[in-house]
Amino acid sequence: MIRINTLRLPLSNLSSFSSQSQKSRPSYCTMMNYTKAASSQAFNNKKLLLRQLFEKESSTYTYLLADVAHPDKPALLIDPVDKTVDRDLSLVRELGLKLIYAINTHVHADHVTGTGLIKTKVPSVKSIISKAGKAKADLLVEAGDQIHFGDLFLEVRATPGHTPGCLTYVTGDGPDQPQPRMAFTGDALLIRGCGRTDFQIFSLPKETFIYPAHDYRGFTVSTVGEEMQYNPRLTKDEEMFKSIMENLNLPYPKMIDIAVPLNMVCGLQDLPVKPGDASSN
Ligand SMILES: N[C@@H](CCC(=O)N[C@@H](CSS)C(=O)NCC(=O)O)C(=O)O
Ligand SMILES: [Fe+2]
Repeated sequence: MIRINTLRLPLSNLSSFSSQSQKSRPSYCTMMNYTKAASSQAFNNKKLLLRQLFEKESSTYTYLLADVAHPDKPALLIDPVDKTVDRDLSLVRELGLKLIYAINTHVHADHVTGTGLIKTKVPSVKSIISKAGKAKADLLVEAGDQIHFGDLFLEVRATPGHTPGCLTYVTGDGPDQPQPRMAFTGDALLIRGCGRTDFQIFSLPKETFIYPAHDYRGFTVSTVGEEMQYNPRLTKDEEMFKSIMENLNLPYPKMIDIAVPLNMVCGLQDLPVKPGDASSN
């Protein structure tokens, strides 16, 4: 069981999340929270800093989140790419944040994760990935876990389908957490598309923002409601969905033979072993 800043919650019914707290919350915006992606949406939270970063070769989004109301400004990165680690760490420094977690939504096939490289540059950072993915990381999480940074947290949802260990990280539900909620969906749900998806993300409130790991057409953010209505794959019945997914005709990912073995070990071939350190990376 993960205990470092992480609290296990038994969630037997993943569809039981309520949007109760949203109804009683005032609506206000702050420039502190301005991001390209969120600028056209209501974004009523004073604590969360969110930046959506892009790696163009693999069309991957990396997300930087921080609790900027907390004195330490603790931060985390979701799906960092090895090629853009220096850019991401510069931004963390410029914003005066303390990076504590480097997180993957799944074992990527199209790029090498930056989590291992980040740990060589900022050794206090802990890497996180799904227990079900069978990859190495400092902390292995599963559905119901919470990843805390300052007074904010991400809830872990299992969204297998694209890979067996795919996770979606959802901002916490509660009076002090950002509203509407945001779901960082990895490749399980893309905007108007999907990797190889399940349907658990759609049990979230319709106004929940969707932040995927990739976009191939220039979209940056969507909502659960929009995808339920307009996603051309997930609005079909099961037979049609299967037929669409079997006929995508996507090329074999260029990086897959390099990326997958490396991503099983945080993106590093030979991890530096520190004395007294058992196996973590
Ligand atoms: N051409 C790219 C790989 C593109 C690809 O296969 N994307 C994956 C997500 S990355 S594992 C996917 O599921 N795409 C769904 C879609 O509809 O595009 C490469 O060679 O790397
Ligand atoms: Fe993927």
